[in-house]
Amino acid sequence: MEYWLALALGGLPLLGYLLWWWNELRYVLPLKLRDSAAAAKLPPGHLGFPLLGEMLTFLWYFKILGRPDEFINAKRKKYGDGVGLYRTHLFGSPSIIACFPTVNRFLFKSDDTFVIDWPNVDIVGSNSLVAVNGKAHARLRSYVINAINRPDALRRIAVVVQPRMVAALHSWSQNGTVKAYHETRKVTFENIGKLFASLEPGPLLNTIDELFNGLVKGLRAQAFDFPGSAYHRARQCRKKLDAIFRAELEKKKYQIKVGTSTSNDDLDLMDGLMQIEDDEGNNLSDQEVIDNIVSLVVAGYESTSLASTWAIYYLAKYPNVLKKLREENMVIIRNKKGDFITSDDVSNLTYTNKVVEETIRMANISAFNFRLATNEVEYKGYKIPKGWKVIMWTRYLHTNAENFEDPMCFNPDRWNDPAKPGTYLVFGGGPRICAGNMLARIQLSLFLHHLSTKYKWELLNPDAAIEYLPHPKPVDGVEISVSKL
Ligand code: HEM
Repeated sequence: MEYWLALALGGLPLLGYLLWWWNELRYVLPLKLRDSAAAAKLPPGHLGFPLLGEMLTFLWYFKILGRPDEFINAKRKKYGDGVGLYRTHLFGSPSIIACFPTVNRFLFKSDDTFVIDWPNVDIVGSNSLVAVNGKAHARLRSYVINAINRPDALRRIAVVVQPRMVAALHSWSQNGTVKAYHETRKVTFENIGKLFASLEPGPLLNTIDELFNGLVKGLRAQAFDFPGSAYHRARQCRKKLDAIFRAELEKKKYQIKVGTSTSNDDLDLMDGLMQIEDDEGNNLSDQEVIDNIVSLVVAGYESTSLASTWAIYYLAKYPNVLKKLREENMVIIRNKKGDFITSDDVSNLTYTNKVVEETIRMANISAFNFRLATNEVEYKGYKIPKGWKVIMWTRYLHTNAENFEDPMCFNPDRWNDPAKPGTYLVFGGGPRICAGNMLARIQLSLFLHHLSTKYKWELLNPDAAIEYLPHPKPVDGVEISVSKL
């Protein structure tokens, strides 16, 4: 008995101590032994327990305390600021966190060394823009940007998305009470269906929506391919989506062949991707078209829905902002004959555009961006080891009072002046900056135009807690009462 007690008192703390240093011994010690004392040092930090690393601490701040930024503040307090780099072990890999503007800009720009590395690339599509690197990325990117992010594409998109927005808002006011997150997802997906493949609301679009929900759940899941696993289900969904989009693609090819294809004004994203040629006159392959449709839905669906949801939330909390927004938008409808505005009108809505930036800054939809270091890199006396993950912690840039005065206050007027360099990376940066950033912005501006000029609304749970994973949103899904003005 005494033996067991002695073992428990002495052995367990020892075991705990060993486990706590396990990852440091495994990943950090070999680098220290390899390099001379004069070499660049690893950023400060601690890699934590085997496999788990610092995941429990991360979840503690993000899920239990609901104060995500304290995760970084605790590191700054413990290890000092340095250049805003910390070592850790998160999401299954030894990693370097970057949380200051200058180093984040450096990382985003160095896309040849810090590459995208999706865990389940077969699900997102290995030919898709979000998955490829280097030359293949530059080639695909010009196709996609032309199809969704250039002024002429935005002009067409503005015409297509407004009828569904107007109809959705009308139905919200008829219901009286809605969950904004649920409803913005519906209208966003209807617009995606129309914009991407000319699909109208109905059973096929509902099926596609369900398939995307299954697919997204498997994107970062462990790649265990057995019935019941998230990864397995995501693979099944992906196969079915491929079949649906391939059929749509064949339909379009047939229409081109027999000369019954749609006019240039009615082109959807699939048409655009099928027809665009590179400098050498080459088209995308069928699989490239499909992979990019799938990945663009993944990139644009949740992000656009969340941006609209947060706009509804903040405008309800800041009536003075809503008042100014409404005044600006009322002026524009007085001069309009029909219901809809154009993308040129949106460019002139200066206050509305500030509301859009402020909403996206505070929403922090994409809190981190992941990369893989393909080489060892030295940055201002610190080394980022080859093979480690790099986590650009952009959320912290946007919520840090050193970058934005009174950062938790929703204040569109802060955009009277541009943000300090490198502090506003909501859409990422460098050669991989969000390919749909203007599309996201214009959709939000158009939505705000129709919402603010015709409706009033109140939050039913103004003190609802915020959940931060997988993306920030109020836990009640922003339940509101809505009525016509
Ligand atoms: C408010 C809404 C949005 C936010 C906050 C957002 C945020 C981001 C961020 C942070 C990145 C960079 C990721 C990285 O560097 O790892 C990104 C990339 C991307 N986004 Fe968005 N996004 C939004 C809407 C959209 C929309 C509507 C689309 C298109 C339908 C889109 C398509 C893409 C694509 C294709 C990329 C990859 C670009 C590349 O690798 O070259 N995004 N987005």
